[in-house]
Order: sequence, then C-alpha cells, then structure tokens
Amino acid sequence: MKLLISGGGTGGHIYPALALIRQFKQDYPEGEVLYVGTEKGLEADIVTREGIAFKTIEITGFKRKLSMENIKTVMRFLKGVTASKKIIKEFQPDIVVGTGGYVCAPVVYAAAKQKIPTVIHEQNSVAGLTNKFLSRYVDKIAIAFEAVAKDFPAEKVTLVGNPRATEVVQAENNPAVLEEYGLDLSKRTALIFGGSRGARALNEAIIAALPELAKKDYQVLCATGEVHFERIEEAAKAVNATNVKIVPFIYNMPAVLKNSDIVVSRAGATSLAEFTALGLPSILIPSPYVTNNHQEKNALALVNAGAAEIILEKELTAAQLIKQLDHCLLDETYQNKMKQAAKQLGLPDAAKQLCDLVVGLTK
Ligand SMILES: CC(=O)N[C@H]1[C@@H](OP(=O)(O)OP(=O)(O)OC[C@H]2O[C@@H](n3ccc(=O)[nH]c3=O)[C@H](O)[C@@H]2O)O[C@H](CO)[C@@H](O)[C@@H]1O
Repeated sequence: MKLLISGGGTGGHIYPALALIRQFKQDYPEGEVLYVGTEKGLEADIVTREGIAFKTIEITGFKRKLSMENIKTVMRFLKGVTASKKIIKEFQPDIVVGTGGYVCAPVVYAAAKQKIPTVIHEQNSVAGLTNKFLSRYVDKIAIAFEAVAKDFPAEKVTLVGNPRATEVVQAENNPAVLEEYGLDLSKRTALIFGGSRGARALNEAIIAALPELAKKDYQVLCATGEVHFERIEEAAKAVNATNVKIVPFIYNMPAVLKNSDIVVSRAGATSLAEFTALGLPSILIPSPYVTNNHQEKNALALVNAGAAEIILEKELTAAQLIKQLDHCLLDETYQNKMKQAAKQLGLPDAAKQLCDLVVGLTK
C-alpha cells in the first residue's frame, strides 16, 4: 500500500502527518510513504531528519487582500498541480492525505482530480483556508474539534482527534532527557515555546522576565524559534539566569513534554492535542494573528474545562507571566486539578482512528 502525504509550513501541520506515518508503518510494515512539502517550510528540515522519502514543489499561500501577489499565487498553484500530477504518476499512491498548510492544496487537488481517494485532516477549531478549499474535492475530512464540523460538508466529516496525541503518549519516557538541556532533574520545570516558529511577544516577555526568573527555585526551558534565539540567549547570560536554558528548537518534544510540569505556549491545535493527551497543565497566549482568531477558540476549549489558563497577547507582561507561572507551578492542589482536567480532554487514540479511516478508503 502506498501513502502520499502532504502538509507543512509550520510544525502544527507537519507533526500530525508524521504521527500518521508512524501509525501507518506500524500497521502496514510493507507500506510505502512519500511526503510532499516545500523547500522553505519547516518540513524540509523536520521530515528529512526522520528519514522519510521527501519531494518538494514550489507554492506560496494566498494573501487575504486582493493583490498582484495573489495572481502570482494562482499561477504557482496551477504549476503546483502540474508538479503534483507528475509526482503522483511516478509514485502511484493508493491514497493521498493532506494535513493543512498551503503546500497540500495542489497535491490533494491533483489527486482528487485523478480519482485517487483523498483525506484531509483539520487540526483546528476553525477550518483553515486550504482545507476549506479542498473540502469540496476530497472524500473524507478528519477533524480534531467537534466545533469545526459545521465548516465542512457534514457527510464527509469524522471526528478522530489529532494523531500527534497518540505519538506523544506512546513515546518512550526518558526521565533524563532534561539533562541534555543542562537542566536539573530534581527541580520543577516550566517549558516555554511560542509554537513551532517562536512568537515575538512571548519572547519579549521572557526577556523582561529573566531577572525575576533567575531568582526562582524552579527552572525554565525556552524554545525561542530560530529567528529570536541569539538575542534571548544573550539576555539570559547577561543576567546570569543559570536556571533558564534557551534553545532555538526542541526536536525531541514528546520526551521533553513528558518531563515538564507546566507549559507556556501559543494555542496551536497540535500543541494543545499534545498537552491534553499527556494531562499537562498550560498557560496559553493565543496568537491574535491567525485566521478567525482560531487560537483563542482552541485555547478556550481548555480554559473552560479548567485545564489551562489564558493570557491575551495584549495583556501579556513579564509580571503577569511570572504571577501565573508561580501559581500553576507552586500550588500543587491547583496543578493536580489542571492535570486531571487536561487529561479528560485528551484523545490519545487519534492516530489509529485516522489511519483506519485513511486505509478504509482504499478498500
Ligand atoms: C501562526 C500559525 O499559523 N499557527 C498555526 C500553526 O501553528 P504551529 O505550527 O505553531 O502549531 P502547533 O502549536 O499546533 O504545533 C507545533 C508543533 O511543533 C512542535 N514543536 C514546537 C516547538 C519546538 O521547539 N519543537 C517542537 O517540536 C510542538 O510540539 C507541536 O507538535 O499550526 C497550528 C495547527 O494547525 C495552528 O493551530 C496554528 O494556529
């Protein structure tokens, strides 16, 4: 059986694809997989590290405003469809899956036009532009939040959750993983990251919080994203914050998540699926720069259940961040309540459900 999968731009679309691939390989050891992404997206780094066959096409996303750029984007989309058809012809997939991000638009569209069974996975509580476009052409739409069902044709929709949830739950627990980052295993640990590419506002708050954080008896691991890394690392050194470790990106996130006590992050859907699957308390700072403010909606699903706290970006200050961090980390009863509430929301068998849905279409 041959699975062609496409999705990318950011980690939130890539990691669910990788989790599906892992499940597929487990269930069908003879199966073949090809991943199609772009050269510029994070997938070019993340997918190739996993040793998965990887091909690229050239494509850019639509701007919301009418512009010359969009005319070029339409041209690139059509070129992308042609390139995808070529890849499909060579690989001869039995099924094609898209996990979001603009790269999967031409790939999944080309497959659907060639009558190959197609599935898209929507991670968010609001449909992304690419998935909305593709929903007309695909056979099935797998979703992770009940609330997004209304954005799609009802007869195509199945609730499966996010396959990355399964992956983090099944990942081997390595309690010593924090030592790789120079952290102390006996201390409580807060993990901080602004989605897969880092978030400027969160990074600025960290810089301002560093002098206070340096005095805490808990420790912090902060993934800044490539762009902001050096500046923050220097700021941590300047205040001698030895209990705060700064890295650009964490490649072994499942193990790190399993050994953190709390996480501070954006409210990307894949991250939230990980936190809830593991029963990990979180403080969420939704990105206000995303389609239909979907991260705030994602976040509120956790906040309303008592699994997370929220800080709106416009209210984010170093003092507010430290206040909430102290509360969640130091009040054990409260922390345990958050853990239980988070776990209740987790859908840890999502990868199996998605894989069965995908393979079921080929029969
Ligand atoms: C700005 C933007 O458009 N963001 C979207 C993007 O976010 P983004 O790509 O940030 O997505 P998520 O927060 O959902 O997922 C990030 C993924 O990257 C991993 N990770 C992150 C940092 C790191 O150092 N190492 C690492 O492995 C996380 O564990 C997670 O698996 O896709 C999500 C899922 O469709 C959407 O909900 C977000 O709104």
